[in-house]
Amino acid sequence: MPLALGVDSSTQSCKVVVVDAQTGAVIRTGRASHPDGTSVDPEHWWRALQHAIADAGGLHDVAAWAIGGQQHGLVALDAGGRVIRDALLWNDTRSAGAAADLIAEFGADELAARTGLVPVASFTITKLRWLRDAEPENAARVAAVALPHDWLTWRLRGFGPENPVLDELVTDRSDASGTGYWNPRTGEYDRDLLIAALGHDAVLPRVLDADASVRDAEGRAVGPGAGDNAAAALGLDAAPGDVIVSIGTSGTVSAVSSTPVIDPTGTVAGFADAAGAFLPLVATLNAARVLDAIAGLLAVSHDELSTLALEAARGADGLRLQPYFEGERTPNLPDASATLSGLTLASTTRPNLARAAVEGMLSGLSAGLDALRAQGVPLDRVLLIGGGAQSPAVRVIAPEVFGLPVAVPEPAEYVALGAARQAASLLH
Ligand SMILES: Nc1ncnc2c1ncn2[C@@H]1O[C@H](COP(=O)(O)OP(=O)(O)O)[C@@H](O)[C@H]1O
Ligand SMILES: O=C(CO)[C@@H](O)[C@H](O)COP(=O)(O)O
Repeated sequence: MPLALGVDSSTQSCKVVVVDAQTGAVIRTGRASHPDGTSVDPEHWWRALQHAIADAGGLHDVAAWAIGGQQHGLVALDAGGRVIRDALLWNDTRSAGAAADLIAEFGADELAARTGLVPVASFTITKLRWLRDAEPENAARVAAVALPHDWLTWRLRGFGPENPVLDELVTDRSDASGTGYWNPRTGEYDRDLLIAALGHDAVLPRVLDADASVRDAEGRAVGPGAGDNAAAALGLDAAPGDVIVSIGTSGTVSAVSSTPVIDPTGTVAGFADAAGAFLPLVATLNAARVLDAIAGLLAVSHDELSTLALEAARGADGLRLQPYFEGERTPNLPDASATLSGLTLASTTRPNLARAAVEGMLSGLSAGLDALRAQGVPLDRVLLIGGGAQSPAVRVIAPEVFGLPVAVPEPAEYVALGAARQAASLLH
């Protein structure tokens, strides 16, 4: 029975699944936590990956592996393969001004046409421009630019400061499409944009086709991996009409499309998927952590928060939470903060606050559904995944807010499963 291993190196943690490569049955699992913060030393992810793999019984009997991970984070490497500074994550908004500068220089329409994206602070290109302007000495040292899953793949294959072969960095279409300097229509990097952002050229990971592979130091087959949203689509085997709503640290709304989606308003990101097609996606910065924050405020567990929310009536008697705790990406309001409105003596109850948190968080995702629909993406039903989907209140309230049937697949690590499925396909 050959085994395949898949990884989800996500914002809050690293999850590993080991599956039977023939049947897909999960044989072993492991996990480890990541530190908080929007700027993180990638060494933490590397240690968490090693812990999570050990927790899942190790690699000794594994024949193939692949890594899925949080998208967009900037891992800047020097010529010796050393990480130059803490990685700036997808939810770090310090590069909002750099996004505005790039739009002013090139125009939103041109950037959307060349890359499928209109820059917001999340995308890698804006982090490079921020680095050039805010830390020119660090920018000058950049010899290669990787993303979290690219860098972890490189490390686990046996590369790093001790063996710094930068040309061995590899990635896949889905994660390349989140950089802001890759063209989903041609499948090529747009080096002029990279240079405009960073100030000079650099090594970029080779973009492997979905069925291509490389090897690790022990000769195992290694898949190209994927951004976490594309890996989830693989793990769920989403069909046309399915729209995936993930409630993790980020809230995402995405669907597999056979054609690229180009939205010059920037609401829908025109990503590629991990199987040769496309993955139009809308992302919010405020999702599961909205529930974490309000549960903390009310000093209740997630289960108790859910019970409270279901005690309140639909609409929470007019109490509304606009949950922009971390600023927001869609709509593009990087400096916003959360607001609670509709407070009266009658509406200010614990159940109403719990309900307003769930409804406010889901409303942001509902706007994402509208944006995909406006791009002509067929939406028949929602597949609800991510940590927040474990909340019974979220499951009950989501169909009301979305106006669509909502299916909640059996709780599982769909990103890691998608990566494992990619790895398993290398053995067939
Ligand atoms: N039962 C639950 N109800 C609501 N939120 C939950 C529940 N269980 C976990 N979460 C939240 O889900 C988030 C983790 O989800 P996950 O999809 O793993 O995130 P990420 O992929 O961004 O690391 C955490 O913020 C956690 O508090
Ligand atoms: O920025 C995006 C998608 O564009 C996020 O979806 C990240 O990929 C992080 O995902 P999680 O760790 O929250 O699942």
